[in-house]
Amino acid sequence: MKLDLTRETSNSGLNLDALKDEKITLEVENLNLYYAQKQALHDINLHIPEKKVTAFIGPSGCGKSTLLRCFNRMNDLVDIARVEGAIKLNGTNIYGPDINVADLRRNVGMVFQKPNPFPKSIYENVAYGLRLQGINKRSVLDEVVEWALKGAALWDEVKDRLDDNALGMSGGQQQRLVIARSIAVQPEVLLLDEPASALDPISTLKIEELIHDLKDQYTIVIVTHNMQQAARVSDYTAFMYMGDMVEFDKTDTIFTNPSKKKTEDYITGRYG
Ligand SMILES: Nc1ncnc2c1ncn2[C@@H]1O[C@H](COP(=O)(O)OP(=O)(O)OP(=O)(O)O)[C@@H](O)[C@H]1O
Repeated sequence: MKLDLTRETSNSGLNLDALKDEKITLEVENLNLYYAQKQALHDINLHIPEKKVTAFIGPSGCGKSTLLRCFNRMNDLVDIARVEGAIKLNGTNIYGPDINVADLRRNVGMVFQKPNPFPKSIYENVAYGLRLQGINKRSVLDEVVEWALKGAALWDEVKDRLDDNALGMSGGQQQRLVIARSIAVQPEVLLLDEPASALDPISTLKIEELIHDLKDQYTIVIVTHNMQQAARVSDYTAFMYMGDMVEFDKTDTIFTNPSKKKTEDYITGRYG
């Protein structure tokens, strides 16, 4: 059995047919990313549909997290990272000159592998983004905190201890708290970078159920190492390999009838 190790063409990720019934929220156009001299993303073209879950899968180091971080310009924080090309959010290039990156990051929230609550109360973690916007009225904060915690499927577990320090929560609760903190400022897009990989199986299941519920309101992009998880939670899947976008399609198609040999090799476990 010979593995296909050739490079992809630049528009492998564009599968307009698969997306013909969807509204598109994010459009990646000819995106290249370099860490110093090393190119980590090669001419990526990809559309992300609105209010659906899109999963990025592929072997370690193929560029999944790097691409995810481009959607809210987290790579700006890496001195040696340089981006070429465009990413349009509702038609506006987020790498354009007039973009306010703080506003972008409020609108495109991000949750990381390791839960990162602030060393503050549960309430203040969720209220944090609102306070940053100058919203301090208690009745407004109370309402949003309750709404966001309910949205993150955490309210019933914490409603009687909102003043407790968030660091005393379990890992799974902390991750749902971080999701509540993200949705409290009402983003359009949620980026999830392996959100369950540090969690036990029950907490993982809760996060997966939560992702399913959240997609009614948010466009979700998730990076996962776990192919079963991608198959369970996502509507669309993008397979990456060595910085290339190899194939994008409906998740069912990627896992049952991929069109590229490289994708098939990966999902059948021939490399990874
Ligand atoms: N801050 C950085 N500085 C330099 N190189 C980096 C940096 N972050 C990532 N890279 C490199 O870019 C490539 C893609 O990494 P990335 O973390 O995006 O891959 P990944 O598919 O998310 O991997 P994993 O599944 O292991 O998290 C790798 O070769 C990695 O070493």
